[in-house]
Amino acid sequence: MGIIEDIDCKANNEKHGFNPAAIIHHGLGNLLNDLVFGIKYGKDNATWKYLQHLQEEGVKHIGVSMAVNFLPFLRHLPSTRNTINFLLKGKYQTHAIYDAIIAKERNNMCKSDSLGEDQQECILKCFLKEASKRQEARRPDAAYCDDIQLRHLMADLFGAGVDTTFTTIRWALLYIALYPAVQQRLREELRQRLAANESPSLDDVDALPYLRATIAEVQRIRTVVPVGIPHGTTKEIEIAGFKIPANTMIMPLIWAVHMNATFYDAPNTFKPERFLDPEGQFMVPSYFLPFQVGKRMCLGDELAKNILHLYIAQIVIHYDWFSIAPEDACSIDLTGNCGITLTPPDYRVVFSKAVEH
Ligand code: HEM
Repeated sequence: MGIIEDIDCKANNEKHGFNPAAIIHHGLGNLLNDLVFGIKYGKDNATWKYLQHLQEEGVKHIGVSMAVNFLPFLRHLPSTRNTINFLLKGKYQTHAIYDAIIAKERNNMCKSDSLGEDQQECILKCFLKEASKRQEARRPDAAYCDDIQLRHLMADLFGAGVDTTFTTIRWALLYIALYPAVQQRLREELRQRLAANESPSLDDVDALPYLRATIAEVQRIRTVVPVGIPHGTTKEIEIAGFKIPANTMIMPLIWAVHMNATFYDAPNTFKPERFLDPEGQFMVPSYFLPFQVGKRMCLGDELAKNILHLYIAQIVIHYDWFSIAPEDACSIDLTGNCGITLTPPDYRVVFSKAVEH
């Protein structure tokens, strides 16, 4: 069942609103599961429930690494030690689950020619195929394709791919629900292009500048990786007259750029129009950096944008209206909680359809 069917089903039973986070997490998680491992889990699958739980807890606690990076002695404090042990235990358990998935895939490869060229392949299959090609040719770079690399690659792609997109979609629904004029304009743009029960495709996105502008504005005003991912200098460099020695840790404060009034007027105001040019076309300024910049910038940026556009478009076009449940709306705090990602508070949404589409 897709996310719209799941939301519809819950909306019929809970007319006063519900938190759509679990439905979105399951949908997005399975999209990445399919891409990375070639697996789709059922909602009640115990392994899947456990992996989701680990991810939810992991992102809350991983912020500890920020403090320990700067003050390494903190790792000896009992509370920090406990958090690090929790994270390490989660890593070993995740790797044990991955090892079982890898073994099953290897077994399939031995039994059949399951890697035929015409088949749609997940990253796990591509990796195993490449590893065996390199081993057979006795290439020295076969060493880069061992199971240690594979486990970390899968964990990186799944971890970096799900949490960021999941958090951005939750912020987007919250802002769109709280700004009725934005929601109405989005729906009008979508319904001019598509029928109410039609699912948007990637071919539609170029023709939906206000959708793209709204998502960009959500990514700016609530940057989900606000302090970026730390980098290091390999040699001395100079930036704007400041000398930075070799081996210095650099924290790229994306938040500081996105909330800078020199670049964005009234930065605390939610204003999708700032990403539209005078002709109403979507435009991206060079100081918009949700995926960071340079050769180590997010490698999933295109996938992420596609997911965000399609998920949000699908929800907006399908409902005639959605708003935050009144009991939550009066107390909602948009500050967010900062772990490695900046997450929104929990909130319930009332989804409404004037007529059955
Ligand atoms: C809204 C969604 C996303 C945001 C805001 C985001 C943001 C970022 C940021 C800020 C970085 C750090 C880049 C750097 O160190 O210079 C990063 C790295 C990365 N992201 Fe994303 N990301 C998103 C979605 C995804 C998705 C969908 C995937 C893949 C499935 C992904 C995979 C990665 C990987 C593998 C890296 C490490 C790249 C490297 O170190 O070379 N991300 N992302």
